Formats: sequence, structure tokens, C-alpha cells
Amino acid sequence: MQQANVPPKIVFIGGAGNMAGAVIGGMIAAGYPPEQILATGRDTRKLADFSTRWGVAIATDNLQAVADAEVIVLSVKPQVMGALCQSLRPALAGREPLVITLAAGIPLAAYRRWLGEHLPIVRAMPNTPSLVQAGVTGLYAGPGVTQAQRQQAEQIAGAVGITLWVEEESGIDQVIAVSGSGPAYYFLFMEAMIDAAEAAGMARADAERLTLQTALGAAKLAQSSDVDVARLRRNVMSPGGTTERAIQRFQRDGLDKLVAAAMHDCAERAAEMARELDRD
Ligand SMILES: NC(=O)C1=CN([C@@H]2O[C@H](COP(=O)(O)OP(=O)(O)OC[C@H]3O[C@@H](n4cnc5c(N)ncnc54)[C@H](OP(=O)(O)O)[C@@H]3O)[C@@H](O)[C@H]2O)C=CC1
Ligand SMILES: O=C(O)[C@@H]1CCC=N1
Repeated sequence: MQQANVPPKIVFIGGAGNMAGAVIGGMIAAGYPPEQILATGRDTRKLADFSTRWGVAIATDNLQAVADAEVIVLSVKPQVMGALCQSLRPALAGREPLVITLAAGIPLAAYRRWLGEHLPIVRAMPNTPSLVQAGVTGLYAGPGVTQAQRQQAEQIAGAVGITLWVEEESGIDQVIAVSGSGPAYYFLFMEAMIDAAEAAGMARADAERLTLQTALGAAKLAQSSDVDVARLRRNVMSPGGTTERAIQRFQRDGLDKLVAAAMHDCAERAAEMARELDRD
């Protein structure tokens, strides 16, 4: 029985991986007690390093790890999720811990098949900036998830950034295309700017410093501003000036169509992954 004011004991399966690691790091930075977190994995060295960094408990035995967990976060790659869930099933029979899955492209129906119909399951789609508490997490609650369990999911995701609950499961694929995969789009754009600045003669370290601070500044300005991003862009573009010339090039070469097509491909890949599961 959970004591008043003690946050739930959470087990992260695949806890030292990129995504769960970012969520755990962000939660601890936000004050979540590390002793309430258990991270599992297969690589003992990686787990030990992770535990040294964050002070959380670690384990390689998933079945033992979930035995008394109130919340179980599944964060393995989609390709191994089915086998993992089926291996957990015996430990979950007759119990109803909240299961939160971070995986892209696996529908709720598959978890219900693998784990049992009785479990309350939330699909969450976070992103790696959760590590610095600047994350975004999309959330979708399956059947049987209680209001208290929604709040538990919200408490975890809300500790590391902003949250958005979607009413339809397909909304998770839209969240993937915007914020789940989105950090990689910005990193790609930054890489391109750094490479171009270096090619034009700037020292790489200077190019990195200027590019990152510009990205941060633009995002902060947009977040604190009461005008939209199109207006902020126009504020930088003096008529007949330098920015206008650069923006004209982006627009002439179809940046908006390219972005829309890439986001479409991203969401479509999530749907395709779900179809591949059905064929297995
Ligand atoms: N990366 C991202 O930006 C995002 C990822 N996601 C989702 O998060 C999930 C994890 O992705 P990501 O963190 O990038 O992948 P990683 O490969 O970094 O992490 C997965 C972890 O799972 C562990 N693992 C594999 N098999 C088992 C097992 N049987 N038992 C316990 N642990 C196991 C691995 O540990 P070991 O090395 O010890 O085997 C590894 O640390 C995916 O489903 C992905 O769709 C969602 C949103 C964003
Ligand atoms: O690329 C992927 O499949 C995962 C899901 C969202 C971000 N990374």
C-alpha cells in the first residue's frame, strides 16, 4: 500500500537507454526521489554507470523488477517489445500496475494481447529534451485507466516538460511527427548550419556556439512572445536585406513542402510499424 506523499515506485524496463534515461534524468533533476526508481537492462556495465550517475536502483531481472512496481514504464525498441511483454505476463497476472509504454508504432491492442486485457495502459510519446526538463510528452489512455493513474502518468511526464493528452490513439503518431522525432529535425538543421559556417571559414567551435545559442534564443523568444512565429520571422527580415535573401532561397527551394513531406513520412512509418506487427 502506498504511503501518503510517497511518490509511486516506478520500474523502467530499458531504463538506461536513450529515451528512458532522459526521462529518469529529468525526473531526478525535478526532485523525484531516485530510491523510488528502478532501471532494468541487459548490459550490467551500462546499468552500473547509469546508477552511479543518477543514484537509481538497477536490475537485469525484469520479472523480479516488476514484482512490486506500482508503475511500469516500457522503453525497449519496438522490435523487441512483443517478446519482452510476453516474458512479463506471468508476473502481471492478477495485478493491475499502471503500464506506460514509450514505444513508437505499437498500438494499444498489441500490448493487451501480449500482457493481458486487464492492465491499464498509457501510451506516452516523449522526446529526449526531457533530460533537461524541456521535453514534450503526448499521452493516450487506454481502457480502464483511472483518473488517479492518469495523474500518475501526468506527474512523471509533467516533471520533465509539457504534456498533451490525445483523445484518439492516432494522435500519438501526430505527436511523433512533431515532437517525438522533432528534436532530430532541429539537430539536422543545426548540423547543416554549423557545417556551412565552417565551410565559409568560421572555426567549428565558434559555429557550434553561435548556432546553438541562436536556436535557443529563437525558441525562447517565440515562447515568451505574444505574436506568432511568422511575425517574429518577418521582424528579422529587413526589406531588401540579408535575411530576406536567405528566406527567399529556403522558400524557392521548397522548405515548407519538404518539412511537410518529412513529417508525413514520419507519421506514416509509425502506422506502417503497426501494420508490420499485425502481419507477424
Ligand atoms: N530515442 C528517442 O528520441 C525516442 C524513443 N522513443 C521510444 O523509446 C523506446 C526506446 O528507444 P531508445 O531509448 O531510443 O532505445 P535504446 O536502445 O537507447 O534503449 C533501449 C534499452 O532497452 C534495453 N533493453 C533491450 N532489451 C531489453 C530487455 N529484454 N530487458 C531490459 N532492457 C532491455 C537496452 O539495454 P541493453 O543495452 O542493456 O540491452 C537499451 O538500454 C523505443 O520504443 C522508441 O520508440 C520514444 C520517443 C523518443
Ligand atoms: O525514431 C524513432 O522511432 C523514435 C520514436 C520517436 C523518436 N525516436
